[in-house]
Amino acid sequence: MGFAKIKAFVQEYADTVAEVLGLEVTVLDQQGVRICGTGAHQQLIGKPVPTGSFFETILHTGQPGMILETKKNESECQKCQFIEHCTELATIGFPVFKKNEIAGVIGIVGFNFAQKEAMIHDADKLLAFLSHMSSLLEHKLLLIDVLQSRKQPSSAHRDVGSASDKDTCFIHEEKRGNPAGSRITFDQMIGQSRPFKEVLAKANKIKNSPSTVLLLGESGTGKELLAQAIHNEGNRRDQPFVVVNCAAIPEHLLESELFGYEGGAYTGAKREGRRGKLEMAHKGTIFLDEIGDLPLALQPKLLRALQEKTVERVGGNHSIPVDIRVIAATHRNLDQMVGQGLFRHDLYYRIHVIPLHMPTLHARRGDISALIRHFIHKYSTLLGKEVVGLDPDLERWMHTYTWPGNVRQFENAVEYMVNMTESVILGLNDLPPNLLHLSEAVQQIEDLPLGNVNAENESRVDNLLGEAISGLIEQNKEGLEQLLSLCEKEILAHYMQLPTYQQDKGQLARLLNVSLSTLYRKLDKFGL
Ligand SMILES: Nc1ncnc2c1ncn2[C@@H]1O[C@H](COP(=O)(O)OP(=O)(O)OP(=O)(O)O)[C@@H](O)[C@H]1O
Repeated sequence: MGFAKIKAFVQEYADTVAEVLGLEVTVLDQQGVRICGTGAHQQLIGKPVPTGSFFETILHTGQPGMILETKKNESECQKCQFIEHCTELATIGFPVFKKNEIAGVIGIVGFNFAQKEAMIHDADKLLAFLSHMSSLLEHKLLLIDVLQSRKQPSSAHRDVGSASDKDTCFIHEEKRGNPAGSRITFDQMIGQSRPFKEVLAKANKIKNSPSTVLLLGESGTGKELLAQAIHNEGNRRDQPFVVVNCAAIPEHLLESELFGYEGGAYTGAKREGRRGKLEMAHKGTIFLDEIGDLPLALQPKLLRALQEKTVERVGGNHSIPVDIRVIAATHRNLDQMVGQGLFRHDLYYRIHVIPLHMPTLHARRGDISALIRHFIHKYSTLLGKEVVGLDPDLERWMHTYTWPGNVRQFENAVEYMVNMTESVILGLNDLPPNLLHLSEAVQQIEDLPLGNVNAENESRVDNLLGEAISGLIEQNKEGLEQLLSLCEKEILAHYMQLPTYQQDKGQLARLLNVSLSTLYRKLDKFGL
């Protein structure tokens, strides 16, 4: 798969990384043969990893993973032939892909207690770091292929064009995608970060339980996806999964939507009546999305249905037994709503049995690389485009942006870029205009050819600033004060990237026409 040709580069890279991290680094090829290694692994270069080892599993599954506790207790280690002689105390491994195929594994290993402690402490950061290293190796492998095919003009090759000489991160075909129509499972939910895996582990524990689950978390964090996965993984998987969005249905229709109605219950009703969503979910799962938006007037009726496991249709006078599992979700603070009298406390306690908190995208930055790959693949396949990756500037930007709309906003941004790009590699220029930060806009304005002031450039400057300001307005939640503060932060962040001003704050204070103490105060305020 080409690792043989970049052996020297990989070893040098591993040595540097190992020195900086104070941990050992190793890389295996597709056959599980050690291509490079630092520390104790140096002597094992050229040899295959033991049968049944953790890294061999990663080669087979294509899933990253970590073992941070005493290895002999870990089930992953039980299969390993080398278990009795192993001196590794902690291991994190990440697959290396070449387009859609596994090309190897890159791993970080700790052999002493200090290294193990450091790995436990920084596990998520190390996983994110390995994901970058994996992208870099993939890039190198692809680059070797491109260069080789250029040497042999007769062989067909894909032109990666101007991006090929830049340090570009390519994607591989996502192995765990969610093909249209397929039933989402835990395995198809993208993410290996600790907070995300903790939620999945809890969800896995309760997948067969009849108890009510309450999914909490900001909008766009994947609550509905998780609800579907719990249902599909649980023992009700062959029964219906019925969704009711309590915020999307007008209040006067919600009652009949949930409970159904008897024939002739009201003008316009069907003669034979209709089952409600709770009845439709019989033997399966009802997903009550945005439960915090359920009108107060309907709350006692839902509580009764949940407690008595029966529903009474609108206009009806008898109870219909239902066997349903309830998963509810909300982005609202239900606790606070109960305190304010906006949500009934009895219903709250009835649904707050197994709360699961979905982390924000900001809290699971380690998953960003995997999500980028997943969505680029999803949309390039869907749109029939040949987008293969993104450049390092955009990748860095995607990691630092705060993503107030979480995975939904992230996914929409990638979808926009794949639609709009004319290149095979996405770059900062492809970002949706409303996401362009002021600092990037300033950078792009500075990159415009100086001394070439013409109408085209002027209108480009106007557009860039306009787009940047709309982006800031979109983030603004608290009015002009916060908006101005965001602008101030962006401007300072821009100047603080420049070495001249990093080294000479006095010069920056003069440029911005503020006192040095004001500048320091503001830098401190924004954590710059
Ligand atoms: N872990 C994930 N892996 C892949 N896609 C994800 C993941 N989490 C969320 N998504 C995608 O992000 C989008 C938003 O997810 P979802 O609708 O489940 O969020 P939500 O929390 O229910 O949002 P809301 O509260 O606004 O209803 C969907 O397109 C979903 O497929």
